[in-house]
Amino acid sequence: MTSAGITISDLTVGYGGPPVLDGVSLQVRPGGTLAVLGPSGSGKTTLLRALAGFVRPATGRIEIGDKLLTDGQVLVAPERRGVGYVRQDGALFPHLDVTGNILFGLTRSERRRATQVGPLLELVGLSPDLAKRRPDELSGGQQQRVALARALAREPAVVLLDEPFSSLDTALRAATREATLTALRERGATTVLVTHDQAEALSFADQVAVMLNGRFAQIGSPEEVYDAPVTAEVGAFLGDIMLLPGCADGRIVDCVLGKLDLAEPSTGEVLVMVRPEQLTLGTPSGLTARVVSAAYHGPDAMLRLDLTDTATRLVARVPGHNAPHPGDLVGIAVPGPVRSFPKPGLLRPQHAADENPQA
Ligand SMILES: Nc1ncnc2c1ncn2[C@@H]1O[C@H](COP(=O)(O)OP(=O)(O)OP(=O)(O)O)[C@@H](O)[C@H]1O
Repeated sequence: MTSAGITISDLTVGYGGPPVLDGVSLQVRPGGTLAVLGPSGSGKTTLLRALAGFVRPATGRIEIGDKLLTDGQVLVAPERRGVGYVRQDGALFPHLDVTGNILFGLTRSERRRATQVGPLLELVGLSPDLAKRRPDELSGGQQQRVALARALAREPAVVLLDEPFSSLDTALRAATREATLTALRERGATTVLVTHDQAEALSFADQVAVMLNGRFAQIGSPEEVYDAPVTAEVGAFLGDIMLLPGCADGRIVDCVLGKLDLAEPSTGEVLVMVRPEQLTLGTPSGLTARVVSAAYHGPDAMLRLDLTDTATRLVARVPGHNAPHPGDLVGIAVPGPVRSFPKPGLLRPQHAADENPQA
């Protein structure tokens, strides 16, 4: 199978009312993995449906490799797009065994290519012994992997995954995700994964697109969108943040946590973004805070702290081992550079920062 990239230009899609996708553009390199992350109703599934050919865009172009799939005139049928689609529920046929499900709907020549169901099962991390089982004799994770094997049987250049792991429990989810990624990489398939799960998007993909209200707020590497979000809203969507008022002068910002280094220079009144893991705790000296509460999660713990001087509420993520306890007094430092956003017109802080009275 040859890899093919995806190019989407100025795509607008609606269902009769206002546009659900509003002029979105995107490029995925051949063999690349893109995760589309966004709140419920932001248009993620609609993007996949437009790529698969299940909805007719109002305007815009979609190309896979050098093949034009849609523009004002052209609309290539779903089965002629070279696109595999794996839905959240796997959607296996209950009356067919694993082999029947994988071979269902293939043309005669596709069927000839895919008669080796065993290797396809192995590719997605399943034993070929499962070939004769029916879906109700498989675990949820196994069903998802069969759905992936079915999508791969056509040797599609592009695979679309619509929250395929969300119904699985944590351990199964990680294992299925890993097996899926390995299988897709082995096939060189260009992949678009839709997910609600920030950690999943950051770990799965080499590019993350954050979709808010039918538009991409930011597209970048996992590190870019997490460490250098373009807005506080994107920053908060990717993980907990605190937003602290500050005054910037070039590469330094003065805020309740002292004078901190800025990753990008700025001037005047800003809101400083600090993620809970950016706070370093030590023995009390200099800037001190009292632990108000501690939520232990095993590998790490989330602490709520009040700065002793200003009673500013902070949130820190620290290693779970030997984490401080409520009532403890700790020293606080912020060693790394931080990001800031211009103060006017800023969005309300969310998640952890919701509890920050200073933000
Ligand atoms: N067939 C349809 N007819 C009319 N409106 C629709 C249809 N499908 C989706 N919508 C609307 O389009 C918007 C975007 O839906 P979409 O399913 O693309 O969002 P999403 O980001 O995938 O959401 P979720 O994460 O909840 O699955 C929603 O407001 C939804 O109600």
